[in-house]
Amino acid sequence: MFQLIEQQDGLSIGVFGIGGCGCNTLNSIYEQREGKQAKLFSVNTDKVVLEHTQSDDAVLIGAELTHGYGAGADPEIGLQAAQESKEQLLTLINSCDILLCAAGLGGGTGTGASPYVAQLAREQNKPVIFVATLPFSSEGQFRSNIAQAGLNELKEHANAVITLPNDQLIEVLGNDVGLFDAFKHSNQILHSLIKSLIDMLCYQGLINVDLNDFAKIMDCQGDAVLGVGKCDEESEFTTALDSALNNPLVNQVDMSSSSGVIVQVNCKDEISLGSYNLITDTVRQQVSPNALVICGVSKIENLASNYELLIIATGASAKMVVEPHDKIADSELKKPEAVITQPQASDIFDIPAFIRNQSPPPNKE
Ligand SMILES: Nc1nc2c(ncn2[C@@H]2O[C@H](COP(=O)(O)OP(=O)(O)OP(=O)(O)O)[C@@H](O)[C@H]2O)c(=O)[nH]1
Repeated sequence: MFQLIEQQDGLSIGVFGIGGCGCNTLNSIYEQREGKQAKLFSVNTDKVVLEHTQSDDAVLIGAELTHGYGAGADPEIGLQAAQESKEQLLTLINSCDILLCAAGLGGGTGTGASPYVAQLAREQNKPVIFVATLPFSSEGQFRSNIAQAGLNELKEHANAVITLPNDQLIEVLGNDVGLFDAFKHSNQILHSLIKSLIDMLCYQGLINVDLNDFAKIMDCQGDAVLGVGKCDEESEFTTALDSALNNPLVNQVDMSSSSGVIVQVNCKDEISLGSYNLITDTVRQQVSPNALVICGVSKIENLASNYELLIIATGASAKMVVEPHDKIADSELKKPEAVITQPQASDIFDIPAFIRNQSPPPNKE
């Protein structure tokens, strides 16, 4: 259990992007952020990626150990790098009340440094939530094993870990989607999950989910799932609820087993009592009768759609495991190598670091 922080002049939220994937997610958040409700912190062993990441503060971890060249898909190096930079990490952690972190599991930095960041945060009594991707099966069993071990360790330290398996991108977007488009889509989802959490915690609600409520739900042991649904008309709530509850990209836990749920409705204007009851009743029916369900409603005038539903369920048991390697034949996927043989210098930072690091540097003419 973490102790609750007195909320004084509003909540200070730190969004941490750890490793290549985490930094890509920060770029997506930075480009689209409206206010400064959250501070963005990039953390990486890779100096070049860090220099091209838009954030409010950056920490090159393990500069002595890796000389800024990345962790080479070795989580032990990622961990040691984070340990080397403990003081800088603590400075960032102590500057916020709650940490929302994004990382890709399967490489060295995100996998090795994330559990350590979570551990430091918990030691400082800061709630810490992770949104983490799992690698494509086509990236091989080695990365998949690294990711699984990292995930287990992360779950030991973070209050909640929401996973986004990259393989699910194929299910949603189809086999023909380009790799970079798929990553952009996934980063957009990571972004929208984090943004919804920020909105929920920052805006004073008509029915408020505050940090105490949030802490109670996040302390439920087990897997966590988070879904977002959006609509413009109240008549579309059923569809929006369906996308929040059944988004295959995030829906990997058995909702019926979850013991804590937050249902947050953000609206530009007002919501009718009937619609509010429909939403909360539908969610209650999906979870165990003993589950703690906390509902909030906030008015956010600059919301992109008229209504936005955020559902966070915790304390659930896992429904799905990562698909076995041979489920999708490698040949069915676009090979990353084929896409990046000759990257243009201008495109280079669209290429995920974990692929870029495996390819020769681009011509700099
Ligand atoms: N969805 C998504 N996944 C990514 C992205 N970049 C990398 N990944 C995934 O995240 C895993 C880890 O890659 P990175 O985040 O680049 O690796 P890292 O943590 O920086 O580790 P090192 O490069 O070894 O230091 C990869 O195996 C991919 O599955 C991205 O932009 N979006």
